[in-house]
Amino acid sequence: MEKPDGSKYILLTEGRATVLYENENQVFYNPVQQFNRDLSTCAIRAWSEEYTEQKTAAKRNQRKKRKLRNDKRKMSGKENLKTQEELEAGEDVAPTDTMEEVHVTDPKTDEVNIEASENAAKAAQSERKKAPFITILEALSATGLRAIRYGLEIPLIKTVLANDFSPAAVKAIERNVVYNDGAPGVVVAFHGDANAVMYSHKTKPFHVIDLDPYGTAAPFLDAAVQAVCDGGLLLITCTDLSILAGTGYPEKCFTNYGGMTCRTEFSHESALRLVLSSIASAAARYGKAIEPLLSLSIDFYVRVFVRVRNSPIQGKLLASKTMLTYTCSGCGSTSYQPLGRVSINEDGSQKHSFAQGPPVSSHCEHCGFVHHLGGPMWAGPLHNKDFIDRIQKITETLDPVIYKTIPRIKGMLTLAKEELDDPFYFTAAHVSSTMRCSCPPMTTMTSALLNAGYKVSATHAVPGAIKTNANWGVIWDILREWIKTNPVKETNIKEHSPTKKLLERREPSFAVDFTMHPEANPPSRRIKIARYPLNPPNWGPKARAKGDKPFNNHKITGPGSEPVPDAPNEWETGDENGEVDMKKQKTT
Ligand SMILES: C[S@@+](CC[C@H](N)C(=O)[O-])C[C@H]1O[C@@H](n2cnc3c(N)ncnc32)[C@H](O)[C@@H]1O
Ligand SMILES: [Zn+2]
Repeated sequence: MEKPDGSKYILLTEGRATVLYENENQVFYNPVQQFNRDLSTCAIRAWSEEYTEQKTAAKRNQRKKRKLRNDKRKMSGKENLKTQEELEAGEDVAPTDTMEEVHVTDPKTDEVNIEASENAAKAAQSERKKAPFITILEALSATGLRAIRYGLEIPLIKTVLANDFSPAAVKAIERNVVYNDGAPGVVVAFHGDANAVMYSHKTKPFHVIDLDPYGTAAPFLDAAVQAVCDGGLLLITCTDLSILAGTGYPEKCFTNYGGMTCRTEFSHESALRLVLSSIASAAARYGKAIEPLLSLSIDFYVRVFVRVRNSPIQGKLLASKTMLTYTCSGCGSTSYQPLGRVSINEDGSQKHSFAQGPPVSSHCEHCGFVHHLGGPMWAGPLHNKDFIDRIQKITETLDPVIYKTIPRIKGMLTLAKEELDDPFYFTAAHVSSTMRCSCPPMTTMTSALLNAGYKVSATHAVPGAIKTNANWGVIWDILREWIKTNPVKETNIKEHSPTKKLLERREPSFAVDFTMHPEANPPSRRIKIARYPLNPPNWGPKARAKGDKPFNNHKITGPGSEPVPDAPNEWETGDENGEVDMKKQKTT
């Protein structure tokens, strides 16, 4: 296909979509993000399966309750009166268990024909099953590639609104929708500010909202939590890892996410927890609660998949699911404490109270150095293992020629599913360098922890790291036992150093046993999967497209095309907002 000036577009095929690409100065496209788009497609499919099942179960329950009420009313002679709840009940997902309600009667005898009823019910059922209902907003769409892929690859999609504030992007989306047969009618290009679009949908929320901005998603969270339906899915990318996981901008991290970054080796997990906490507090303000379904640190960004429910009661658990972290500036030992406490009363209700703390004194009990405060951040689980199972099943059905990143998806999901819910991780390399001793093999560390009755797992975020529910005292005890047979050169230890102090307490508080434990190797290490694949060529974030000028002179007509006069500052993001300091990124 030719451009208006006669030159040719570049054809880019990804998944089931092919887009016409002008050049990178006009509209943003980063091929490295195919992993993100492939995974997101699978995640929306998994969410949609679960959502449909839950809605169907809820409707079945509703019907049962209604039947019970009707029976009672019949007995009391008030059968024609409807309750307010019944009047307000709205249809969303077509119920899939309508068999018992479909009756075909013989007009002569007025008798119910069982066989015909069942056939009609089955037909209605499969017809209804097929009825598309999912509405998706891709709020920051660029070429529309992601939105078109959603439209073409995910069953039961009713609409995908592909929005961008750049006129060049909207033109590209419109062109690409037409180019991809099947996308028109489902994928709709829209010219608007992401927040304006979301706020205008508060009363007609989307099932799914995807935020894939340059840098931080923070400016869009308030609108997103309000514009997603009860039980809906948010897919959120943040690429500002220099802020979330680096040590250079703690104050910026606080302004963006309401929490301080951690100066530690587990900063990629704390980045995830900071983003989740920010979404959770935005949601809680509106009586909503989040459930992280999958939270991943990938290449140069984080991506979280979060279910949002309208539930003021669950929302109130936020304080007890939010924590502060105390990380020792000398040895890296970390403790954390939730901000709130919750207990369950006998009648099942929640009792909220003040947490007690701090869990540490002003100086580290292991090395005597001061603590750095991190957070507040999300303290709950990062993933829902059933959700990961669903995605894994879906990946088994996909064509690897079309979904090129399946091996990587499988590897990362296997690791994520294995992860302990306990926060954070450490590496044997880091703790042994603090002790100035040789590095014990990972399985020696994990065996010692398992033999002492603690749990261990790997993490998807960093190769070679260990998650455990053991506290840092246990970890240092294991190291102290290790150096009995792998001695430290005392002359290497500086006076007043953390190491000096760590070595002072020579005898471990428990009998450390390094015997190889059968589970010392995590299951994912025992099977053939791509656990931590090397970074792809051209790895990294891409510069923003030069055509991304909101509402420049180009005129686009239609709803939402009006310029929004007071553009928020985030449109002119400074360097620290969007650019990633590559030196500080993990290179694994
Ligand atoms: C990183 S790109 C999106 C890439 C796309 N999601 C993909 O998968 O290829 C970010 C896009 O957001 C658009 N954008 C930035 N701020 C916006 C805003 N406030 N409202 C709407 N679009 C915005 C930019 O024009 C740009 O096209
Ligand atoms: Zn310390």
